[in-house]
Amino acid sequence: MALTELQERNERLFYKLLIDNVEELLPIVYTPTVGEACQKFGSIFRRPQGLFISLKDKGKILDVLKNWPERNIQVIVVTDGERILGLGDLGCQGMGIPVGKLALYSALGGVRPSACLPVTIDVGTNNEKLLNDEFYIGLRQKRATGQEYSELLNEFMSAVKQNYGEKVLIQFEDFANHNAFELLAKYSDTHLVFNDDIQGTASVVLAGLVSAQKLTNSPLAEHTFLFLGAGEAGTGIAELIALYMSKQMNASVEESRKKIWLVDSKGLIVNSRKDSLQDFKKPWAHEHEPVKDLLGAIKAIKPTVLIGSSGVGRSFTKEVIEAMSSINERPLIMALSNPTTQSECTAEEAYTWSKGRAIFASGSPFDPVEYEGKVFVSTQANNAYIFPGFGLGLVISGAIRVHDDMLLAAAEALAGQVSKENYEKGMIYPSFSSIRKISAQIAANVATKAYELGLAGRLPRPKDIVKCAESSMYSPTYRLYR
Ligand SMILES: O=C([O-])CC(=O)C(=O)O
Ligand SMILES: [Mg+2]
Repeated sequence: MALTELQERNERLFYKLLIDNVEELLPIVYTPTVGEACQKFGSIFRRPQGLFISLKDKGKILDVLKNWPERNIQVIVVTDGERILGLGDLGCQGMGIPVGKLALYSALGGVRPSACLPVTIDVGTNNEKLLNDEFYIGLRQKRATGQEYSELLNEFMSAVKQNYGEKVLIQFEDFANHNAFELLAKYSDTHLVFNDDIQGTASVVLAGLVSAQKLTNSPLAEHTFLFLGAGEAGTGIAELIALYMSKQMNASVEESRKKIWLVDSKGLIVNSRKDSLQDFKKPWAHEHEPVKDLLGAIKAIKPTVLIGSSGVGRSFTKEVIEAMSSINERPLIMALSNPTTQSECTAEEAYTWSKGRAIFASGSPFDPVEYEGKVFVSTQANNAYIFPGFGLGLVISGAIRVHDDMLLAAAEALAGQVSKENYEKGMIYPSFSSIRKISAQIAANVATKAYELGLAGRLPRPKDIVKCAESSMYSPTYRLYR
């Protein structure tokens, strides 16, 4: 709340503080505290920091957009609040997420604050507690679905393009699975759209896996992957790993998928379940007898990498970590769900139960852990490493579409920033303290890819793209007038 007040009062000072103390303040502006802020948003609400667009604005969305005081918008982060982190449906109290993500766009990625627009689409909420909460600030009705929902979203998407042109980036954030996949598929041919939960998370996890090869001493293609959770993050990551492996091995994506297994709430995803699976899960149904839980799946599949993308806190039990450790010398374990309460396990659990052998990363931050006299520093496998630099790369190249190869390019840039000192501490990501340098590298890789693919609208191509990225980054300094 104090930081929000500062952001309103003296934006430049807010960003200066955030940039200079990024490791300390990230857990407040971002996960886990932003999750708590969303839960209590109605009670702590002072001013709308973004634009609320509700069902009542139908037919007038363009006018609503024109009410926003800034004209030159480059990045929009939009949510409908249905799946805020791993906390579920928080209705329009999800606004904390677009606000927080865009603060990172400016602080970590250097996109000008005035060019960032947080949007929350209010179509109601199915959260009974909020509907009965006198401080709830949104529409008091059940969520609109089907045609009513898609018409509102369609009007929004058209109005954005009409008002800001083709080069505005629209980042979808924390939509529920069905809408997230549908919106991305529907608008990726006509708009510059990016789903952070599917694509940003995929890119950051791939970067960690590429970088972890230095610790596991085995190439990615030799690994077997098991996911707990087959939603946006799980299937998004799985698909990008398969794409990466197929390029590395000169194999088909279908062939690469066979090394990747997913467990959802009904157990291992196998062929015999195919008819009842949602479309986005179908590519992951492989031939295997049914297995009903995670522990059974670990014993059957013998994965080298275990990834938690379930939103279910503490689902990596002692038995799960021990099973991974009995199969692998260095089990690679990622507990991605946010905020900390939803993390599949804590860093302490991962290191203690694996007797110090796990390579661990998590979506939300954990303090270093001491185990048998040794200090283990885990890192955050969070899309915050990727989306600010990714967005900057799109902005500086004037890209008009997002392409999967840009996600690979971003992952490679991030993996390339992990230092020897990081590895020595057991880290598979660089530390956030150098994030602006990292973002510039990611931006440069993404922009280069945009030019290569003919998707860049800003011509001619700059000679030195890293320099171009660095020099276009917003810095919170005061102007000298004399
Ligand atoms: O916000 C974060 O920390 C990462 C993310 O996108 C999510 O958990 O939905
Ligand atoms: Mg998210």
